Amino acid sequence: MHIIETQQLGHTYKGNIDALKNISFIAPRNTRIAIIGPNGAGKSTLFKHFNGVLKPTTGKVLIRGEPITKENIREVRRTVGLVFQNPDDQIFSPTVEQDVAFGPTNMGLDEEAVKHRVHEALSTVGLLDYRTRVPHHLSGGEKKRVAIAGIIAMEPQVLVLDEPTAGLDPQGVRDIVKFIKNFSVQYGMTVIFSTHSISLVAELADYIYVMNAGTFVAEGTVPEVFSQPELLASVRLDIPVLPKLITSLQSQGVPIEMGYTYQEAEQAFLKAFGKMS
Ligand SMILES: Nc1ncnc2c1ncn2[C@@H]1O[C@H](COP(=O)(O)OP(=O)(O)OP(=O)(O)O)[C@@H](O)[C@H]1O
Repeated sequence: MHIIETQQLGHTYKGNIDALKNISFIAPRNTRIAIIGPNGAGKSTLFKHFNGVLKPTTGKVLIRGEPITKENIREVRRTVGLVFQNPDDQIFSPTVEQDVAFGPTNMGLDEEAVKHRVHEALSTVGLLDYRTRVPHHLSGGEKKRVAIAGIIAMEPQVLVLDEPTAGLDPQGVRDIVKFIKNFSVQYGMTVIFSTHSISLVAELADYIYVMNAGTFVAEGTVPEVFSQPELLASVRLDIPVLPKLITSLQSQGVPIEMGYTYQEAEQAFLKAFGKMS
């Protein structure tokens, strides 16, 4: 049984706006899934269905095989943690540590356990020194990190991150990338994320869904999706810069293997230029 599955999911907002049409999505356990698409493709709308923030207009959302109901919504939200695109939608406590403690406290954990979770989560996002600060006075990137900490403190089985690195500085991006990698590998958890940073997708995703105008237009592994530059361009997307450069060199007759991540590309260049066997 898949941890999240949608069957022919459709969502129509007021005003007859069809944001999702016939979406069939599967999230197996222990995978990192990227959802990419241009502005307005429907990514945030889809994410809000994963933990019952929105209700399907048509079709179904199943969490561990069960539809989301009033009775199981609390359990669903413990299983699937959603970090919204805009941290202001999520942060409401007077201090950073109270904000991060809110979820674990609500889950009924004792004070010691809550303290431990808050410490771990704030240290993961590099905000331990911000414990007593007022969240609404933080910068955009700091707020984003508080919002992420608030969800990871609940240790959900599935972490859904809507543009987790938007607005973060380069070290902030590195921290989140490291966290996403560790989170899925160490704890065997599923991470679903959207991003407009295409190089991040190559580094992090086991599987990619490409969305446009409320539907999936392609899906597959990193090589499968990024070997279709025309299709991606037709929906305002691009392939990462490293495979783009390698493709250009190949087309000029340079014998170099394809690489999608920094590490793969580095190996390909070293090999092509005789620095490695
Ligand atoms: N509350 C709402 N009421 C009406 N229309 C909405 C609402 N929220 C989103 N939409 C519309 O639904 C469509 C999908 O929006 P959504 O926010 O899911 O896209 P997205 O892929 O997350 O975009 P972005 O990359 O810009 O964040 C868009 O056309 C948007 O204008």
